Amino acid sequence: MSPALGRIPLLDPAPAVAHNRWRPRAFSGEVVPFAITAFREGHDRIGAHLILISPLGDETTHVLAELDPGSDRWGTRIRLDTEGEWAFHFRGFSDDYATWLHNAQIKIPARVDVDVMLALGQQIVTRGAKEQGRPAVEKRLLTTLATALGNRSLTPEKRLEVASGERVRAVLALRPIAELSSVTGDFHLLVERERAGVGSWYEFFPRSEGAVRRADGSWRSGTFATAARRLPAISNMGFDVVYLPPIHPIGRSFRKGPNNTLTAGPHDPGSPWAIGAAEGGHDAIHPDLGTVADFTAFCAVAATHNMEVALDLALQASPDHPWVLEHPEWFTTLPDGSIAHAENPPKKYQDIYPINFDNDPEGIYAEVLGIVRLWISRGIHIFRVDNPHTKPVHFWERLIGEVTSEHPGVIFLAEAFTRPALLRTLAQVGFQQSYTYFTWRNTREDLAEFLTSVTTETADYLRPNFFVNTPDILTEYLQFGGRPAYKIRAALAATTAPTWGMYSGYELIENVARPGAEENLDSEKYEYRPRDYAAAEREGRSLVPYITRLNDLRRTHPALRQLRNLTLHSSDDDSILVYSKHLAAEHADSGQSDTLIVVVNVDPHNIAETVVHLNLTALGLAPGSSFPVTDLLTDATWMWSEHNYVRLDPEVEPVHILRLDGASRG
Ligand SMILES: O=P(O)(O)O[C@H]1O[C@H](CO)[C@@H](O[C@H]2O[C@H](CO)[C@@H](O)[C@H](O)[C@H]2O)[C@H](O)[C@H]1O
Repeated sequence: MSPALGRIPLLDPAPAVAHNRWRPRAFSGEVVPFAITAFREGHDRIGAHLILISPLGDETTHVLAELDPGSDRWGTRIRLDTEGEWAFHFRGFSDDYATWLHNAQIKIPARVDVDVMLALGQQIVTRGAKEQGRPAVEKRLLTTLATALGNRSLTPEKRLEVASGERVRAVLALRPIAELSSVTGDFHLLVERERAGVGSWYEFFPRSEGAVRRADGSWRSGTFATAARRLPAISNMGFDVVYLPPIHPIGRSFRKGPNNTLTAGPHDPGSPWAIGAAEGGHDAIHPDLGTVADFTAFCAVAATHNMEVALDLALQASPDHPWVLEHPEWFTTLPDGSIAHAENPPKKYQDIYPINFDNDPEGIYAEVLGIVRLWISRGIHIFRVDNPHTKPVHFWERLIGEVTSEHPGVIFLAEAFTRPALLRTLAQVGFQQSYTYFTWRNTREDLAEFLTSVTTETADYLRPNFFVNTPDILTEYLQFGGRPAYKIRAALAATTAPTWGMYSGYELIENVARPGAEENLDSEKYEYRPRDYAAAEREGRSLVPYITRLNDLRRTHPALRQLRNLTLHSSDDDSILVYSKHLAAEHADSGQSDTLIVVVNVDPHNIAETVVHLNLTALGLAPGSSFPVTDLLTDATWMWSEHNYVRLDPEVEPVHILRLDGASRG
């Protein structure tokens, strides 16, 4: 049974997750919308407040405004900086003064009940002035107002004017005169560190960096030391997180060969996700890459370049993993004594065994917890979790809960390419970030629907990480869209989500797929792949300058580091997607608002020429405004207003990223 309604009904508080089954979450610096549905019978005025208690115990009261006239939905947006658990509740109240003022402003000019209305106002204000707990300065203000309302030497209009003053309204907004009120129960919200929600990720295989092919066809693997030489370039592109596929020993049994073939040659290194060999399992480092000390040194170089290292957590085992011998009960043995390989239909992973989490839940949990703690002790605070959706959800709830209660800054990214309910529940139970369907949303219509969903519907718990490609995902859009497609997808990811990522090779427009597959031909998953980034840049083939510019804009424009501030606008052409990211002045460190309008031609093959229509209110502008804009990719400037002509040639620039430079009433 729900608790009885209070005198002022208060319903559907937000943020909330699954009817308060889990805590909503935000990241430090995030601007969070709070809202409640509040109303009362009849026509009298009400008001609503949000009461916030920070993790440090500081309590603040925030006045809510009705979000749309007549909607009964009241809200505000608050920027939350302090990490930790916040508490909040809502208060709804009869706004006796506002009700009186509203009636008085109708009746007094119409000469109806003039004396009664003024006496009523005097009565309400006098009551307010006597309220316990009201500061003395407010009491004086209200007493003065009561005297003015009863002052017959002033005209009724003059007395009404005094009563409508800004100062009185401001005082009564925060401490209303209210005979009736209701308060909700307490709700909680967890604010995690900024990187849980904001960052630019770069994935690369350390074994490829510095790998050398010998004359006999064998390879000298790249090492942590050679891979570290790549870190300055990654940092110069503006990335914050370097994500490494598994760095553990790789199994030899059923090792895969080039292009996902089932037989490996003597020089094939195998897939890094086939974890475990005689040299060790998830706690060990592949000897070709180096030692624990070499790994630590690699992380130290990353740190000097202001980047964190993220490791893969792939809970599976090659047939050569020590677990297979030591804990055969952790796997499902078939009647013929064999163990079935892993799958993520339709993909088959013949080189690994899946763990059966139901066989020894406590033993497996203890082992995984130990592994995570070990890597944390080696300096890792971000884990990209491989296929979390093939493991029990309550396992993750327990693991992430325990790890983050010991180490609140640890971040888990769910590689949950799965059904929506499972993907969302993984985020609800604690994953700080999630991969999404972004890579497969390419048309204007699909993108609009998808972006609306991730920035509103799921934003109380799911922080999307918009990877533009991965070693497993080279979409048809990228395969056939050429350089424009790569620019479009990078610009979309970098300007819609506060966290985005790319897998190396993207900047070189590596777009040739293995026939019949959605992944690169000669995939790095099964081979060494050293790349000549410098030559590509010299020859003008590289997207590094473009990517660097995108990350640079993300750094200098705080609006791009927010999730829930995206507004879609419209255009007359189906290929043109228009959106804006707006950060109000009160939420910006600089004290100045930050507004970007992004116009994307999502068709990489054709020029689009059309008119775009902006919702000026969402941009914080008055109707009829015109304003200068600067394209931050080309430095072009224009005067814009509600309706604007655009022409985007994908071969030249498929995207405008426009900074709103200031507005004047048109
Ligand atoms: O199943 P997903 O598409 O989400 O992909 C992730 O998990 C896969 C299994 O770990 C992993 O696949 C790669 O490693 C396998 C094991 O070595 C190998 O059999 C596959 O051929 C190879 O693609 C994939 O990379 C990872 O992102």
